[in-house]
Amino acid sequence: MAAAIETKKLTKSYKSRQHGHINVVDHLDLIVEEGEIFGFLGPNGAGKTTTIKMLLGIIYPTSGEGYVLGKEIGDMDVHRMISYLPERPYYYEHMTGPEILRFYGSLFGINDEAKFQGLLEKVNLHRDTTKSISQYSKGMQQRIGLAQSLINDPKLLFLDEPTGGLDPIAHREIRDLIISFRDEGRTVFISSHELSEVELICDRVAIIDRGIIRRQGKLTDLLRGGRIEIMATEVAAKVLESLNLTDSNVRTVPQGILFDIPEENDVNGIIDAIRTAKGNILSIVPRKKRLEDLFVETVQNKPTPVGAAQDGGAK
Ligand SMILES: Nc1ncnc2c1ncn2[C@@H]1O[C@H](COP(=O)(O)OP(=O)(O)OP(=O)(O)O)[C@@H](O)[C@H]1O
Repeated sequence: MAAAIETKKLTKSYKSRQHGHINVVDHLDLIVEEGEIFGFLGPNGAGKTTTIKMLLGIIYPTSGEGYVLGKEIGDMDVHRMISYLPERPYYYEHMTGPEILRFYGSLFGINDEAKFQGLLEKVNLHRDTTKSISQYSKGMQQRIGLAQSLINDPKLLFLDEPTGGLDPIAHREIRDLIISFRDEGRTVFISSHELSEVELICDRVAIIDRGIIRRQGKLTDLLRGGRIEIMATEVAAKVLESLNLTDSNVRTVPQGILFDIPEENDVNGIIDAIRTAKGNILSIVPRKKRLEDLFVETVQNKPTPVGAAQDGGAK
């Protein structure tokens, strides 16, 4: 599969009064495959917006290379094939949904009422055509933003915190729309803090921290390493011995004996051994590794790399 985005040692440095030049994005090697939903994650000040601005050609890298849809970043041809929905898009509040689409359509030389109608239907705003943006809920505003971001039929969409501040129903609507973009063959690059959302929809993620990519890969690979908890009673001592488990894998709790086993271990073998010796299994609970666990373990307690940025500088 071709890469929709590829960067090689992409770096942006700013001058800081205390630290001289600091790399707020530091030798970034990023690959986003065509047709995937990619989550770009990181704590505040990690360098996400700076990276997106470089990919969009809004700011110049200090060094390194970057390619978007096969063209070098900054290439004006790319702008016709991509779109960007910022975290807080600004719309003229007096405009209605159709007026917004006509306005943004005109920026691309598109004057196609059937297309605008289709987009309003896609985001389920076709029954609210007389309402002005000031009367829209947050979820509706986000949906008109997504409709607007489709006007130029982009191959690649950049969405900054697309579900930030939305209620669970609006979350689901936006999530379904983003999945439909992938179904249409588009690539979606999402910058987000909403890890549970990202976990539900993203194919691959990168975690950036202090300008450096700490993890990058398929979610299914990155989230390997879950655990299985088996609660049992009447487990014979000889069974416990034969299982050769460490103290961290097995402990006595008020309800019985709790086995806490890495999922790659022979969980079935343990269950069989307990059952064969007439033990009583009360529950078997998979404890999947969550993206939040991975995120926290990735960004916590990392030494500050030389020359890398700290949060709190000027924007
Ligand atoms: N023009 C600038 N001059 C100096 N420093 C800057 C500038 N723009 C951004 N920075 C610094 O670069 C670092 C990364 O900022 P960036 O906005 O890319 O982070 P972010 O990951 O998008 O954060 P958030 O999640 O809070 O939006 C921060 O320390 C920020 O203060």
